[in-house]
Order: sequence, then C-alpha cells, then structure tokens
Amino acid sequence: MPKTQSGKQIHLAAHFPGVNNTTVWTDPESGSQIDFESFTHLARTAERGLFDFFFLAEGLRLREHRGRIHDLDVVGRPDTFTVLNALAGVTDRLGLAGTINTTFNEPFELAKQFATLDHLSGGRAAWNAVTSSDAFTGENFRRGGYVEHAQRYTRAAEVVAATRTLWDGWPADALVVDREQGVFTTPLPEFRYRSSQFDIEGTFVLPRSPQGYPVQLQAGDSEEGREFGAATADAIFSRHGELAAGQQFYTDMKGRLAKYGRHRDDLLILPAATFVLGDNRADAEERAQHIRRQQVGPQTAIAFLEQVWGRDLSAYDPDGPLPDIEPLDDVTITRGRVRHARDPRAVAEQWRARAEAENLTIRELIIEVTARQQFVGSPAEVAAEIDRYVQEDAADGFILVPHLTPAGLDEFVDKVVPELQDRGTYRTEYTGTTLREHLGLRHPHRADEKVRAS
Ligand SMILES: Cc1cc2nc3c(=O)[nH]c(=O)nc-3n(C[C@H](O)[C@H](O)[C@H](O)COP(=O)(O)O)c2cc1C
Repeated sequence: MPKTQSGKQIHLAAHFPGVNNTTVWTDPESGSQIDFESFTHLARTAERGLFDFFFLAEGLRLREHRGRIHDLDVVGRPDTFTVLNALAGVTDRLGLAGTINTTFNEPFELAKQFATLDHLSGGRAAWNAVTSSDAFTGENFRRGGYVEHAQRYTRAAEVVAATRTLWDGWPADALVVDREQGVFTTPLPEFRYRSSQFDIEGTFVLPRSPQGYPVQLQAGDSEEGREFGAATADAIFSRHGELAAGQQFYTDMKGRLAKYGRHRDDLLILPAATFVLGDNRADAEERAQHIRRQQVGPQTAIAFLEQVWGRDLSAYDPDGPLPDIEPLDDVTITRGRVRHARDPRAVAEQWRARAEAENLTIRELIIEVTARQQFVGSPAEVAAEIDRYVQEDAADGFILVPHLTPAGLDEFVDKVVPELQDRGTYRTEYTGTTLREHLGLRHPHRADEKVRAS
C-alpha cells in the first residue's frame, strides 16, 4: 500500500540511449536505434512508469576519431521532430522533449515545429535549447565556427524571445470557426521581433498551442549557459549527478532565479543518471562491473587514452601498462561532442600514478576514470538513493540514461517505480494531461492570457 504523499515529489524522464560509450550497442540484447519500434518501446515503457517525459539528445555532426567516423559510436539517428510527432500518436500522457540547436536554426521554423508538436501531442512538447559546443559541428552549417561562445548565448536568448513572440502571435480566442457567418478567425495581429540578430515580422501560422510555450529545457553549463537557463528555462538537464556536486549546482541555479523575478519552483533541476539493478547489492555490483567492461572495450580504452595523449596509441596493449611517452597538444585527434583535457600532461601524470599505485592496466584505468554508474543496488536500494538525492536537494528528479536500446528501462519501471510509489514520493497516476502539469509548472499565460511567467 503506497504511503500518503510526503516530501518532494520525484520527477523522472527517459533518455533514449545515445552516442557515447554509456550505450552498449554490442550487447546481444541491444536493438536498432533507427526502427520506430525501438522509440515506441522506450516511450511506452516510460509512460507505463508514469515518467514526465521522453528525451532525445541531438548530435549534428558525427564524431571523428583519428580522421574517420568513430567506429565505436552508434550513428544514424532519425530526425528529432519526426520521431517525437510519431511518438505523440502512440502515447497519451508522456512529455516529448527534443534537443534542438539555437545557433543553426531560425526562430520562425522552430516556433512552427514546436507549436506543431505541442498541438499534435495535446500539450506534451518540450525543447532542450542548446547552442553547440564546437566549430567542427558548425562546419556542417558554415555558421557555428564563426560564432563566438558568448554570441551563441546572445543568439539563444534572442531565439527563445522571438519564438515566444511568435507563439503569442494569435490571441487566445482567435479561432472563431463560425460556419454561418463565414468567419474563421478574428483579425490576426502582425508580429514584429527586433533584436541584435533578428528583424522579423509577419503573421504566425498556427494558433496558440495547449501549453502556450513548450516546456523549456537548458543544458549548457558555462556561466552564460547558467544565466540563460535561469532567465528562460523550466528545467535544467545537468551533468551534476553526484550528491555534493548536485547540491552545489542546485543551490547555484535556484539562487540565480530571483533577479529574473522568478520563484524557486519555476525551475527544476534534472541531472542525467545511470543505474544498475540486481537482486541484492552484490549482484548489482557484479552486473555493474560487467557493464563497465562492455562500455570500455579494448578499442574504447585506447580511444580514450588517445583523446588525452593527442596521438596514435594503437600499438599499445589495452591490457598492458600506460604509455610512458608524453602527450601532444593535438585536440583534433577526436572531433565532435567530446571533452578534451585542459592540461593533458597533468592528466597523463595523474593517470600513470593511479595505474601504478593500484596496479591497473590501460583498460582497467579507463574503466575507473570514466565510470558513470550512479545508482547501483537492489530496486529498494536504488529507490531509496534516488529519493534521498531529491529530498536532500541535489535534484528534483533525474533523466535516466539506460545502457541498452530499447529495453534498458523495463526493469527500472517494473521494479523501482513501485518502490518509489511505496515511499510516497512518486505519482501513482498522471493527474494532468500536459507536460507542464506533470512538472508542476505554471502555464506561461495567466488568466488574462497576456502575462508571461518568465
Ligand atoms: C547534460 C548535457 C547534455 C547536453 N546535450 C546536448 C545535446 O544533446 N546536443 C547538443 O548539441 N549539445 C548538448 N549539450 C551541450 C550544451 O547544451 C551547450 O550547447 C554546450 O555545452 C555549450 O555551452 P556551455 O559552454 O554553456 O556548456 C549538452 C550539455 C550538457 C551539460
């Protein structure tokens, strides 16, 4: 019998597995990341688990390693809007979140695409607005490479403001559809949006969508990224999943809201999190160890090492000691969405010292330094930890990243969700129909439909 609701309610979202070594595409149980059936399976599982939303990340350029498309990546993800609109047809309540770039897209197109998704899904759209991290991706558009980091955020803020102007384009009661009088709409006002990067005007093409604006997510973590999030976002997708780091980030972000006239509850913090379940702690640890070895195979271990060393290390044995040659400053060895070490020589020295002290091979060392498994244990233990992180203000919930497509969430939904419900901090049914309602967010327009929440 579930306890009565007490404490902060936990929010959960499902991240479709993506392009990095968290995803184990070599596992025999791993399925297609292109077939619609895979998207349907994960989305329906998330909806069965009463999750807030389904989440698609986006990579606009395939990663390259040593001048070639990275062999170890899952590549070939279909278009985000197409997938999410199709999922709207096979789900009822689940929010549908797409990561879409503000540097390479036009406000008019974005406003039309997200309003369409919000209409077709009955108010379940969300937009993770990202600015892109590298000029390499920009080359696909002949743009990003020429836009400075700070300017990308100026543009992002202007894109969001412009899309909101467009979404506000039609008055709330604009659709008349009076057959006798032959009146379809009230006269529609023209919009005009001017800023440092835009000067656009016209009449928007769609009536207001159920949520007013899609739920706005933000992921960039720089100072500018955090300010952009505090000013405009409804939720942050963060990488600060550990307890202390999570609490620090949570306090930092909530503390930035007041200067934008916003309340603490107007912004949710949702870090990415991975999990491994077992019958008991020891069983889960054993599975976690097996998954880590799958995630860091021999080639991946060498590729990670090459990212730091900036040079070809293919002659080294992954089951042998770390190289004693020094790193080069070649950050082009891997291009795309990866983080390069700021000081490769210092990292190399640290890694060598650790490998020596703990008697680790290259592969063992890489497994240790890249481990991302956060919640490991029995379903009851994992539920207790997730609950603790939320009650202790390290997060408002998590965007769960399964390591298998498409069945990686099945066990979590079958076993952890009931435990969370028993704890009284997770919903036992959807009480609203829109994503804003699931997340406890205000509609952007108050009663008179003219006042914005943010
Ligand atoms: C947790 C997390 C997830 C992200 N996911 C994506 C993504 O799917 N696609 C993308 O282009 N950028 C993604 N980004 C990149 C950022 O949103 C941002 O554009 C980039 O990090 C540069 O901004 P920053 O310097 O403020 O971090 C992600 C960032 C974080 C922290």
